[in-house]
Amino acid sequence: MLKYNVTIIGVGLIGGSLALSLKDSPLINKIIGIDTNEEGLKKAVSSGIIDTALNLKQGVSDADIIFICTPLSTYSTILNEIKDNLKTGVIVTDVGSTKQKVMQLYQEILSDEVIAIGGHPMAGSETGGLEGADKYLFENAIYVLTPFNNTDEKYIDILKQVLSATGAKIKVLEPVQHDFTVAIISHVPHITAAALVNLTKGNPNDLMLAAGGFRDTTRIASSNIKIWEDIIFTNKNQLIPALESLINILTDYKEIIENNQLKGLSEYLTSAKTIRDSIPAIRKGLLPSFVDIICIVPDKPGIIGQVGLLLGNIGINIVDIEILRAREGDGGTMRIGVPTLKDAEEAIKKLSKENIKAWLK
Ligand SMILES: NC(=O)c1ccc[n+]([C@@H]2O[C@H](COP(=O)([O-])OP(=O)(O)OC[C@H]3O[C@@H](n4cnc5c(N)ncnc54)[C@H](O)[C@@H]3O)[C@@H](O)[C@H]2O)c1
Ligand SMILES: O=C(O)C(=O)C[C@]1(C(=O)O)C=C[C@@H](O)C=C1
Repeated sequence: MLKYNVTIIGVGLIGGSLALSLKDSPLINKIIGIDTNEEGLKKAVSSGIIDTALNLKQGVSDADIIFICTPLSTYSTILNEIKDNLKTGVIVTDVGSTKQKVMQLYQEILSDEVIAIGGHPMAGSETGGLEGADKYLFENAIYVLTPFNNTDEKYIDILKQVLSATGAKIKVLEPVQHDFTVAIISHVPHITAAALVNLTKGNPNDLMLAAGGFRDTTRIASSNIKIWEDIIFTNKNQLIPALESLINILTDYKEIIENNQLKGLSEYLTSAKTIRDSIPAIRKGLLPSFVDIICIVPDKPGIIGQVGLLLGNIGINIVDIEILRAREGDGGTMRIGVPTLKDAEEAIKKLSKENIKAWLK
């Protein structure tokens, strides 16, 4: 079996997560890490996330596959620095959140002997840097690849095989289609989350009342600023029309409310609810691979283990679990994902018998 030397440039949240998910793959020979943050790089070696840390030019020279995982604004400098140190037939890919500008850089800077394939895993976190790295970050997530139209399928297949260790679902898209879509489902939501936080002006009297609604709609406003400045400016052409559409919708809402149009309001809210509810779960990859139940558990040590054991004893496998609310001294609400509807119904029966209130989500 062929084994590949992988080099990751930028061992932060995404690069570190990639290294963790690839490191035990039988297709990987070694993982070399490159980063301007020397401290972080040392930690990545000492904790076994990468095999070796090298400088940019040395680190790419023996690579079969290079993943660029740095902020988008660094790509041009990095590509210019590495272009003369690459092996013939090396695959250069990246994880950048926008794709048209990146593909343009590949075209302009790299020689024909290098196989450039754009990439973008649709998973992330507001916790940036190596501390946020997670071996399972890409599991069940969509991972977009944007090869050039004339890229030999053989190389796309190699990259797909290597990425299979991440557990992500690969989807090949045209860069323009990718950028249009992410403007709507990622970039406008990000700006909106930031705007919602801006709206509070940090007023402690308002923030004091902030609860689930505010938290759920603004989590991503805590993300890495540099990463997002780059994303926003490299997708300006797709983002501005998408923002204009959002502004028009908000203006509609304002006018509907001003004019007391209950029917108009109901239509807008119903349409949003219908669309949102039709998405089985807004989580990695939007894949409805399990059924959720909600249960209320007493606040006592070991309760999560006990629930696991109760379901385990009747042969039900928990495939996803989340604590939605924990109330000190009272109880908490948990979401538990099980493989099938039948499992969910049996789980509810079992938990109810044990006086744990549970229902289908
Ligand atoms: N954060 C997300 O949710 C997310 C999700 C998908 C894709 N992305 C994309 O992934 C890329 C990285 O984002 P991240 O969230 O992992 O950021 P990060 O800040 O966690 O990691 C970036 C790493 O690159 C290093 N770095 C910066 N400039 C460098 C340079 N010139 N040479 C070498 N190393 C350098 C930093 O020290 C850091 O370790 C971005 O292009 C972003 O668009 C981010
Ligand atoms: O879940 C998060 O924290 C993210 O911000 C992830 C998210 C997104 O879904 O918008 C953000 C940017 C990336 O390019 C891909 C995914």
